[in-house]
Amino acid sequence: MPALISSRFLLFGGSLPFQKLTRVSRKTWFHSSVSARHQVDRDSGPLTLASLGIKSKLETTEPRETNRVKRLNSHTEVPKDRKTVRSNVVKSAGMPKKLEIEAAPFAAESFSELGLPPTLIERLENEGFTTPTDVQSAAIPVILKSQDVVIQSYTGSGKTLAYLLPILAEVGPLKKRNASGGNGESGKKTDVEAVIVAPSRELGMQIVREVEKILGPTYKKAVQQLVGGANRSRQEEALKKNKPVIVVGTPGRIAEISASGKLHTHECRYLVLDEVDELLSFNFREDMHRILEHVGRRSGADPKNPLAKRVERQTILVSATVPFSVIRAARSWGHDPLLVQAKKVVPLESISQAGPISPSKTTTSSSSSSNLQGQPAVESLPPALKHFHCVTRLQHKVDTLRRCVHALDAKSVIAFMNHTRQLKDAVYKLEARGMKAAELHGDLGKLARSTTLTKFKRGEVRVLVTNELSARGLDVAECDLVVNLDLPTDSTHYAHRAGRTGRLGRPGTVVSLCEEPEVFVVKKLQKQLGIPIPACEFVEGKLTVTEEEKTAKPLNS
Ligand SMILES: Nc1ncnc2c1ncn2[C@@H]1O[C@H](COP(=O)(O)OP(=O)(O)OP(=O)(O)O)[C@@H](O)[C@H]1O
Repeated sequence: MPALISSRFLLFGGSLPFQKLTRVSRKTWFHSSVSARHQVDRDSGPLTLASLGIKSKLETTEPRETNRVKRLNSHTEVPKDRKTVRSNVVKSAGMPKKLEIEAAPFAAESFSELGLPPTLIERLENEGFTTPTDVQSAAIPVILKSQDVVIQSYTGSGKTLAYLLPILAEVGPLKKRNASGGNGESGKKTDVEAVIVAPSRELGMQIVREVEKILGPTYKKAVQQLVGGANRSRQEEALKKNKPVIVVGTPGRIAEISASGKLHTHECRYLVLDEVDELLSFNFREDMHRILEHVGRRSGADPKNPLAKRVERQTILVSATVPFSVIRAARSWGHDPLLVQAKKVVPLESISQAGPISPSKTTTSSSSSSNLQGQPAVESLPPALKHFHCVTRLQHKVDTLRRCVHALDAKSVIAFMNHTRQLKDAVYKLEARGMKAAELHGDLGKLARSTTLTKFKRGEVRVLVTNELSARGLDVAECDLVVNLDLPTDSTHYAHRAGRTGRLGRPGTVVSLCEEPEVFVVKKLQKQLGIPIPACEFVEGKLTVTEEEKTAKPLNS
């Protein structure tokens, strides 16, 4: 019924101010715990009033005031001098054709414009973060208004802080209501308040370091890592002793500790799935199911259904590549979720399967690749990246890589291969030619993995030879060249691999090495991604473009 009213009310939709859009009237979302199914098919449901921030006169019954609704109502207003943007709700009798209600969020010039508390801004300044990126400008105010979101923007555009900052504004020692500098613990509280899930240990640890950086040395125990491969009892002890407000971990370890009763998440306010399209893959299915069933779900007081549980958490899904499976999941798990990109915020209901946010056209059953029928997704890749391919014989690939590194005078290189067992051989060949190299893959122990990564970040290793493990999220600012020794399996994998270079507007080059019969794959990637990937050669220590390509010019010439 409310949905019906909502769609009818779209008739009265006009230009909405941004604040209206985000002042959401929420309803508690009930699910049966008996069915153990959190999936509610709302794909075809119309846009609701709540998602537009319009309070319907026809909504006579007040929604039950859950804690989350209270929070929504008690939110600090965004400063009045903040620039507002116009919204366009197309007047229509049914579902509007275009529901782009937020055409262009402003690019803020400072974090203080975004409604973050002064203590947090001070910490950001101490760490050298002064200007928000576009995606941060768009996401922070929306998340601060308790909106469920999917954040999509290209690799290296600052998505991590885009979700961390609004969370830190609300929970932990730097939060708004605790701006005097207390430790932010209520005393009684045992539940964590934010759970952040990442698909690899490396990414999990990287996020932990980012949170610690913002919290500063005094408060760094407010975050706890729960990644696999590390000592579990030590993690459990730390949970008990430090009572962290934020935990960051891999699905398996979080689910394991949660199942053992040592991680209390029912009161949790935020659930973040970083690299969500990867987390939706079959491998993580059971663990993700447990996480989604427990984080922020409390036994409800619905007299008609005593076993029902309320979902009170705010769900934040993040990736550079957002296939339609993610859109579907977000609609199921969240309440009127919004898609937040660097330059626009739109209701997810407005995204159709022919939308422009995914790079791949694959239709396999893997959720990470069951994508939208695709328009090119240049938004997944940093705009300044240069892409080339070089045809070479299989046995000459490593030598071509070496010549490529010299030709571009690259200082920090990530070389991707598809099979773990081939990494060692490539490292051996590079080292034999005097190029410092190391392998990184999931079969190595946690210590070996972190030692290698540290050496690479310090510049002690020039070429990191790795597999898909390092394709997602890895943030090494200095990485100036990515080489595909083997072609990636699809454009999604290409985008994440390529995104290891050219982070945050830095220059970067991606070179894919392939054999003659594989050139058609490059052409396909080029088409799907909407970028030129011209052929090149390495002649006399220089990269020379050999294919006529107006947009690409020879480098180093
Ligand atoms: N506002 C900012 N000012 C300066 N540096 C920033 C800012 N925001 C983020 N960064 C830095 O930019 C780098 C890239 O950010 P981040 O890893 O969050 O990108 P991402 O969009 O999540 O990339 P990916 O999709 O590859 O995971 C990090 O080193 C981060 O510390």
